[in-house]
Amino acid sequence: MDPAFNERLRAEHAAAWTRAVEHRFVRELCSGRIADAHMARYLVQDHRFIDAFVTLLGAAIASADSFAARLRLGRFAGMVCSEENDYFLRAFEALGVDEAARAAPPDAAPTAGFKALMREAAATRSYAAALAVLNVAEGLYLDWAQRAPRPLPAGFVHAEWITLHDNPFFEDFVAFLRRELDRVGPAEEALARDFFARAVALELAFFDAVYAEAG
Ligand SMILES: Cc1ncc(C[n+]2csc(CCO)c2C)c(N)n1
Repeated sequence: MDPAFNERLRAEHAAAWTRAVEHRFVRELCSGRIADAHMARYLVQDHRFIDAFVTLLGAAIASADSFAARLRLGRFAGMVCSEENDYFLRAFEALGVDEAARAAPPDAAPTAGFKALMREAAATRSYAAALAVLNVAEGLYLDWAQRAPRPLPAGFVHAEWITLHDNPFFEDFVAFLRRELDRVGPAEEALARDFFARAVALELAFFDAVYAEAG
């Protein structure tokens, strides 16, 4: 157990982490001023991220070393597969993104990179590797969502994407992920650090891709 393990990894990547949580995408989303085309492009790619993410959660459930952790991860997977997936479907409808428009764009490079990283972490069968990626994917989202100025934007497409990542259940879950990584990470420090670093770089690239010309 090293209560500073997660903090140390975060400090090592503070520059990219901060650029991500203060990204143009976050600012435009939180002000409700993001162009529909940009929001749609983000959500189409992110829905594919969620698919791979659920695979990674499954690996974390399989590799966790306690029943308590498995229950917690399982409850979270239930939320992602129900409420969160429903949000995507409602948002696609509101933005006029039909099945064809969802299927047409190829994976942007960071989407492909994330899918590969999550598959790789799952394939290690290491709980620490899965936790390293989860700590970035969840911790970074909690961080920007908690900074969102109030009142939130009026439209549900914007407001709900913020509240999904800033609510008591999610905050608790991120605290749990931190404790778990502090507990099992130090024994596999190099592995955890490598996955953590690549996940932070991909989060930043994922936001950048929303505004890339070809993306
Ligand atoms: C690129 C990218 N990175 C992280 C998340 C965050 N995330 C993925 S699933 C999930 C569960 C609860 O919402 C959360 C927070 C995302 N959506 N897209």
